Amino acid sequence: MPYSIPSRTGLVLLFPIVSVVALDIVRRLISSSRRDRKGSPLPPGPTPLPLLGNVLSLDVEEPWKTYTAWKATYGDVFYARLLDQEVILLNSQDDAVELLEKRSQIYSDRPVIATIEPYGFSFVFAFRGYDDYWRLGRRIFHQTFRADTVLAFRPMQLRRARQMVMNVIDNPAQYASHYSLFSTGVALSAVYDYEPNPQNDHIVHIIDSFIETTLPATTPEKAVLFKMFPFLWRIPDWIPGLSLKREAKISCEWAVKTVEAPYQYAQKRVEASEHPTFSMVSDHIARMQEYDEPYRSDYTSALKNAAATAIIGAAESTSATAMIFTLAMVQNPHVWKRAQAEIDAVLGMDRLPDFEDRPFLPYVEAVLRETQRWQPVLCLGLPHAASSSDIYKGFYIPKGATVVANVWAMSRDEARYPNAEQFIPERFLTAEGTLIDDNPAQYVFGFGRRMCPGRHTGDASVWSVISTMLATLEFHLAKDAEGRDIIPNPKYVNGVARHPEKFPCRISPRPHISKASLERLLE
Ligand code: HEM
Repeated sequence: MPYSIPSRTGLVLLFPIVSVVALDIVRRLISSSRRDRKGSPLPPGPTPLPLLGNVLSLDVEEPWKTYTAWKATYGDVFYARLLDQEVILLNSQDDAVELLEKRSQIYSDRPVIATIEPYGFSFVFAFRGYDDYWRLGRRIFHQTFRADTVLAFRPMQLRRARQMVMNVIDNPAQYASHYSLFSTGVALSAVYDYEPNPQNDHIVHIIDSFIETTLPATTPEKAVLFKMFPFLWRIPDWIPGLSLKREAKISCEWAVKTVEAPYQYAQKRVEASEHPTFSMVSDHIARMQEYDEPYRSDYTSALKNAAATAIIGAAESTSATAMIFTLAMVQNPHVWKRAQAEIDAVLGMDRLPDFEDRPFLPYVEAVLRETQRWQPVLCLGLPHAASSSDIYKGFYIPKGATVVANVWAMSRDEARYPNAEQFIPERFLTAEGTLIDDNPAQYVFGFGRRMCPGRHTGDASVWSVISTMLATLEFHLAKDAEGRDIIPNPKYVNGVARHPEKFPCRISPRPHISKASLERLLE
């Protein structure tokens, strides 16, 4: 998750109050050091500064890189302190499975993020503690998005992927917008049976506005600031740099619209049709008919929130992966050429990939795995929290510690992935070209009871996009005014999902593909 430092104005204003709060931190640290550790030491870790802990040593933009560098010194399981927050880093898949899955009764909580509630984010069950509210949201979610149910979405996902390719052929310069429309469109169809307009869609506008207003406000450093200095909420709005109440109010207004507007649309659509198209909302409106009030009202409220959570969870996840895939293809043309040879050999050139073809396209599968490994979209997953103290490998894990699976470190394990910085799909294949057991899906979707519940539909979206693009498009370097190649080296953006900024490239249809031939293939 992104970390950045608070503004200079904010720091100056905070200075007089820091000393008071510092005493509180000291008190908490002393009490934490006195806790019963059952004779076990904390895991090793970098030496913390008084009060600040290790916060100044972190790369604020890409903390996963600092944590991965620290792994070389402190090992797979280490301890860091960020101000008063104790953090346990799990840098190997085995340790993440041991704690987050095998001891999931202890490690399924989330740390308290002080900005979530004031900014209207509390409807998102992904940030809730391990409580009944989370359980109900997760159950509603699971009933629609479990492995067998999401098969119903596949035709829609393929149709949208093919439409996306047509949009790319029509207007390649806007490729990033076409990816976003695909990502949001699939989520809105699956959750609300809603078909967004390609431009100026009012529901998309509401969701984007909520994410844009809230995301910068819910960065971890702001959350830590508010957790430690709750009286910041009482500082008047007119003080420059601290217009928090106003910011939070606007965010809450967008949150209400995000929950209500698409739900009202879906509800009306269900009421107007005898056989509504399957979606998360239509499915649960049918299910709730068997319940009486007041349970039905509770169910409706939980459904609205779980539906909006699905939209936030799905936002950007596929479009970010498509951006990463495009960058990898532009930088490695031999990869898309080999994938196209496989697709042509298995399917011929007069049809597009379908899910039945998936087992017969191992190289395409290896490209998908390498895309997920090479640049994970959530480098630190989402943080878990320990709801009671524990002993692991002889080390003491304090109650309340934030427990983070460092996906970046797992993807950079040189013993498992030699030349890990390189994009090499072949690492997932045997010499005979069959897939090996190693699949990054085992760690990029998280662990245990909090593992991504949208992973089956997310995986199908990503496969639809990658296989359809490989079957129909070529990916070339852009040229500058003198005709020289432009080698892309984009910065990465940490939004809901991490992805490269839009970069110059030339995406064009393969010689046998045109908009007209695609339209024929879609008939
Ligand atoms: C395709 C790319 C995706 C990736 C890489 C991804 C990854 C993740 C990860 C790492 C977590 C945290 C897991 C943990 O705490 O251990 C998560 C949670 C979650 N994801 Fe995804 N996700 C993807 C797509 C989706 C989609 C399409 C949806 C919705 C349909 C979704 C909905 C959620 C929700 C609701 C949670 C919170 C679960 C909870 O707290 O119980 N995700 N995801």
